[in-house]
Order: sequence, then C-alpha cells, then structure tokens
Amino acid sequence: MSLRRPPLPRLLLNNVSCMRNAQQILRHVNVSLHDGGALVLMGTNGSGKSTFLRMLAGFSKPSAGEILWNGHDITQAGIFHQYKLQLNWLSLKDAIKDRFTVLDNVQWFEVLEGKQGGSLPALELMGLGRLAKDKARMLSMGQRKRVQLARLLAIDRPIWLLDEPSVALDGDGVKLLEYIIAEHRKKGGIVIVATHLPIEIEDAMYLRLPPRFPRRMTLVDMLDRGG
Ligand SMILES: Nc1ncnc2c1ncn2[C@@H]1O[C@H](COP(=O)(O)OP(=O)(O)OP(=O)(O)O)[C@@H](O)[C@H]1O
Repeated sequence: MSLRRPPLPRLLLNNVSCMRNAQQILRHVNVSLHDGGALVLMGTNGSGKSTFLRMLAGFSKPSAGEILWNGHDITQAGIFHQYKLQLNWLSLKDAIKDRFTVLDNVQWFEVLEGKQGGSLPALELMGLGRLAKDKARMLSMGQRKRVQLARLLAIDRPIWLLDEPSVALDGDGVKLLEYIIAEHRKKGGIVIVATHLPIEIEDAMYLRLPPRFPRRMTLVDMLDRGG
C-alpha cells in the first residue's frame, strides 16, 4: 500500500497579518484554498476586506506570516512573477475607457493576454452583445460592471479576486455573476470575493473580518430608538 501525501493547497495563508499606515488591519489569518475553492470575505466598512484582496494581489505585503502559492512564498520575486499571471482582479475602479467601444474595452485585455475570439461571446453572455459597438460612455453603472465581468471571462485566468463584484448589478446580473463563478470553479478555478451583499456560492468558505474599532452610536441607532 502506498501512502500518498494530501495535495498542497493551491493557496495557503499561514498566520498572515497586514499593516497599513502603521496600523494593524489583518491579524493572524489562516486560510487554505484548493482548486475549485471559494472564499467569501465579509465584514463592516473598514474591516480590511480590500486590504486582504490587495495583499493577495501583491499590492501590499504581509507584515507577518506568509502567503504560499503551490507551497512557494508569493513575495519572492521569481515566484511573484509566475503567480501574478494566475490572477484576475476586479475592483470598484473599472478602468473602462469611455471614448472606446464596449468591445474594445474587453478585447484589449484579451489581446494583452495573447488570446482572441473570447470578448464578444463574453459580452453576449453578460447581456451586452447588442451594445458591443457602442461607445463605453453610454453604459450605465450596472452595464459597466457587466463589462468587467466579461473581461474576467475573456482573460480567463485561474484565480479570481473580486472586490464587491455585485455592486450595481440587478437581479439577473447577480445570477449571471453566480453562474460564471460556479462555471469557473468547475474548471478548477479559485474565487475570492469581498462583499457586503448576499451572494450564492456553493460550499464557499466564509471569513468574517472583525470590526477594527468599537462601534459607536450612529444615526441609524438613534432612528431605531426613536421608532
Ligand atoms: N491607502 C491606505 N493607506 C492606509 N490605510 C488605508 C489605506 N486604504 C485603506 N486603509 C485603511 O485600512 C482599513 C481597511 O480598509 P479596507 O479598504 O481594506 O476595508 P474594507 O473592509 O474593504 O472596507 P469597505 O467595506 O468600506 O470597502 C481602513 O481602516 C482604512 O482606513
């Protein structure tokens, strides 16, 4: 009988902490993700969800602990070079150029990736096929978010880091988002989502980040008391 070692997690956060502006934002976070895994980050405003994603994207480094990809520390230059090619990052800043067409706004990302032919089908899946030739300045907020989601599909990298991906989406848009996340995971992709809004992701791990400051009385509390 051969004893096989369990596979390494694709991503492992080992006792990770993170400082910003000399303040401790994240403390002792431990997470392991295998192919097809999903993690949902929840927490109040300022609790550190975006900081968590930024650290995974390599924009900031852990102040303690380590982030391992295939068992290698992502902060090592040679490893980071390979690791960053695995990442697809969706943030509140959409990097959409208003002067260019909706299709161009997806296609450029695809071309930079050395790929072709995926942009129009991705826009069609997101319900924007009809607008592909229009200038991006015509888009509503929800449509801009759908363009960002079309980019995820056209670029097609394994690790998705999604910061508030459902903001501005209508009900159908959220269903589409949930669908593409599920399909991505079926192919072995990993999805990490920071969100305030409810999202259905089967068998996802949930990490609720603690508030960073004691909660003070707010206008909402006063209104509640008055009612
Ligand atoms: N560029 C920065 N420099 C220093 N501190 C920052 C910076 N950006 C954010 N912070 C601080 O880090 C903390 C966590 O911010 P972060 O954006 O990660 O929270 P969040 O959970 O994503 O919040 P939200 O729900 O409002 O998006 C906040 O207290 C914030 O003041």
